[in-house]
Amino acid sequence: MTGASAPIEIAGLRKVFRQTTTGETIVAIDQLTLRIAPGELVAIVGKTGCGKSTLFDLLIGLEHPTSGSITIGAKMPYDDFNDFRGKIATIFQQDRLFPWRSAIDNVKLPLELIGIADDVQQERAMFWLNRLGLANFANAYPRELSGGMRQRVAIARAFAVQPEILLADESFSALDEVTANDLRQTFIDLAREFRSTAILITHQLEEAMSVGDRIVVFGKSAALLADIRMKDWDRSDHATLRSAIQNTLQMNAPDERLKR
Ligand SMILES: Nc1ncnc2c1ncn2[C@@H]1O[C@H](COP(=O)(O)OP(=O)(O)OP(=O)(O)O)[C@@H](O)[C@H]1O
Repeated sequence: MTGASAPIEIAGLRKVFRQTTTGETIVAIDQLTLRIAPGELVAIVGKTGCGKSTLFDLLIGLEHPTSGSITIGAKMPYDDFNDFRGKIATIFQQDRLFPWRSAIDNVKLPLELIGIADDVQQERAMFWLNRLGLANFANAYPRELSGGMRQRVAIARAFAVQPEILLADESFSALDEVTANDLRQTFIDLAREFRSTAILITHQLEEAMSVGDRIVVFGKSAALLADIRMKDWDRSDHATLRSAIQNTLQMNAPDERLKR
């Protein structure tokens, strides 16, 4: 696997929804401009309804922007959907495994869809189940696995397509704390090892701070309230950082202490 080669360029992105029942207009994302470098690990934090999931839907090409653009290597995920097959993988809060398929068959599914040869599918799926500590559970069905194990299968499935970009939407929040910490670390280690660009949506500040390179704080309509490089903050400053982000989220305005 070569890792991500192109940055994600988000320019003046705007997404407006019209509610079918009330006719009300909702600005989910308003003029977002953001660049994410190849191989960067970014956590997005923001209050509920600030547009995080809408951004993911645009990134995976499920939605079109109202205006503005997302460009990855000169292509746009919503216009060039087929070019992004196997290049962007998502891990959701729920594992979304197919109950009638065994663990290995769940991992193979996206490989089938992108036309990978059968023997390569088998080899790659086993490699990833092994990396996630599930080699002995390849033939188990989701109902036979714990929540943490099922989420491991989902992570194996995401990495197996060798994506350039990994999107994790609250992927660890349905798990107990010990399992969540363990899986989060596994995810981060693998994303670094395979040089994927990774974006994690999280409501939990501790999770955002443990992820790595960068924390992006969204206000209402994905307003960019703060863009924090973790390397600018010593461990001894983390309590201040935590409190400044909390304040930013609460006030829906950047905290002075974040300006560096
Ligand atoms: N398909 C849709 N139709 C109408 N409104 C929508 C649609 N999708 C999202 N919205 C609205 O856009 C806004 C942003 O929603 P979004 O799901 O992106 O927020 P979020 O930050 O992911 O929230 P949460 O943290 O609760 O998942 C919300 O007000 C939501 O109700």
